[in-house]
Formats: sequence, structure tokens, C-alpha cells
Amino acid sequence: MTGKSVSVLKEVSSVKSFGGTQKVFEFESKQLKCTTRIGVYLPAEASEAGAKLPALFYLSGLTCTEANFIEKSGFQRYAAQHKLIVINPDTSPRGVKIEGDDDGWDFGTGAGFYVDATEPKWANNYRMYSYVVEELTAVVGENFPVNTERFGITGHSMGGHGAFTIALKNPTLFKSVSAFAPISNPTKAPWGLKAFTGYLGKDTETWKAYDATELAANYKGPAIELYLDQGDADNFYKQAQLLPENLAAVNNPLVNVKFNLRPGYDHSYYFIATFVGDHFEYHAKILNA
Ligand SMILES: N[C@@H](CCC(=O)N[C@@H](CS)C(=O)NCC(=O)O)C(=O)O
Repeated sequence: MTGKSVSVLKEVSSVKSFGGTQKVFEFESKQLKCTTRIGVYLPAEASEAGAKLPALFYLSGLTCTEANFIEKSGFQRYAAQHKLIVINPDTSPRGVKIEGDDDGWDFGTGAGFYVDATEPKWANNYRMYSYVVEELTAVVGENFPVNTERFGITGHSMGGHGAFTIALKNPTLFKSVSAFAPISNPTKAPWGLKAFTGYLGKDTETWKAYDATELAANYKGPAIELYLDQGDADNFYKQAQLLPENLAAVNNPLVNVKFNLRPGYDHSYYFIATFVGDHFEYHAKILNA
């Protein structure tokens, strides 16, 4: 984590939910060089004197803002039950006006892929990896009653890729990790090829630093478990965009992939809402231990 940030959070909304409060804040991100929003769920216990609660970070998928998870997953019930603070950022910089950033839904706005871009056109703003790992964790540590030794991370699709790659690269910062339908081997899938070519350029060696399957294969420890739910009726899974089997097949004794294939579930928030309680229970067991 970086040193003290001076980010000033401005409250955008605040709604009571399951005894706690679902809030949205915005602030000026130094990494993204724009105004960005985050969802923050504070369970009731967060307002007790001296509270220091674990925090679970949730990274969204393509086309999402901070709103999708807040409005569609129903996670607040489980965050309240397990006394977890939940932080969910946006999926890219917004309003930075880079030519071509709105041309497609799978690249540019809403599609930051949790990488630090190196291609000059994108490198100034598209720094979602450092934004989450350094800036967001610091902003959260300074502004909310969190125990910074008890951070977990999860996400969906592109955000599942973010959760897995970030945890594999920072296993002491994030103590628990899971994902819903993650893009598990982006260097072999159309979305990943497009995004990594655009953000990282043509040298495919540099892509491996952001590919969960590559990172898991070369992982040096400490031992890590990757908890993964995937619906078998998910069209993006059928189109080989996600490739969770490649990750599950990694043969590294330090990496245990808990791969659950869920019959009949698609890629949507109906799938996430079905299993979000299991994921919160999984994280809470580790973070509240
Ligand atoms: N292009 C389609 C598919 C994109 C998509 O399914 N995105 C997933 C993440 S990869 C999602 O969470 N969409 C927002 C939602 O369902 O609320 C769309 O814009 O709906």
C-alpha cells in the first residue's frame, strides 16, 4: 500500500439496508486521473466505537458501474449477517475522453480489465490494477473502520479475472479470494486478446502478468485457494471466453482451485444472487477467523 492519500470522499447516496447502510462515494483518483465512484456497505457494527471490521472488495464485469452489484446481487443481507464491509469500485476510468474509448462494450469505458496499460494512448488513465491494489485499499483504510489485515477480494467475469490476478500477485494483502464466472485464461480468449493487445501492446510475454492461469502455474506461495463458481448455461462460458477448466487444470501444489460447475445457470446477476451468500460465507470464515 502507498502512504497517506489525501483523497476527499464525497457522499453521493446513503440508504439503510439490513440494519447497515449502503453508501456510494466519489473522489478524485490519482491513478485514474478522473472522478470515480465506489460502493461502500457498512454493516450496523461499523458504527460501534473502536470497530475494525474485515472488508471484502468486489470487482464487476464488462459494462458495469458500481451500481450493478449494489442493486442486483442482494449481497447486503450476507454482508450484514457476517459483519463485512463491502467495497465495490467502477470498472474503468470515466469521462477521460480518449478517442475510441466508447467504440465497443468490451474495451475502453466499462472495460478496464484491472491492468495498468502500457500503450501510450491508455497508459495515463487506464491503471485499474494500481488503482485497486494501491489507491483503493489506502482510501478504504483511511476512511472506514476496516481491519487492513483482513481484506478479501471477489468479482464477476472481467472482475473475477481481476480478483484472481490481484490475489495471486498480492497474496498477503488479500487473505481470501473467490470469483463468479471469471475470465480465467484471458491470453487464450477473444475478450482478453482484444483488451491486452489494446492496453499492453503486441508483446504477449507482458500479458502473462495479468492471466490467472499463467500466474497460478508460476505461483511461488504462500499456499492459496481460489474459490470459483461457474454456470454451465453461461453463453460466454460456451463461447470459450472464460476457460475456468484451464485454471482448474493448473498443477501447482501451492494453488488449490475449488471449481464448482453449476448446472443450468447463466452469466447474469440471477446466477450471482444465487451464490453470493455462499461466497460471503466462504470469505467470512477466513476473514473472521
Ligand atoms: N454486452 C452485453 C453483455 C455484457 C455482460 O453480460 N456483462 C456482465 C459482466 S461480463 C454484466 O454484469 N452485465 C451487467 C448486468 O448484468 O447488470 C450487455 O451489455 O448486456
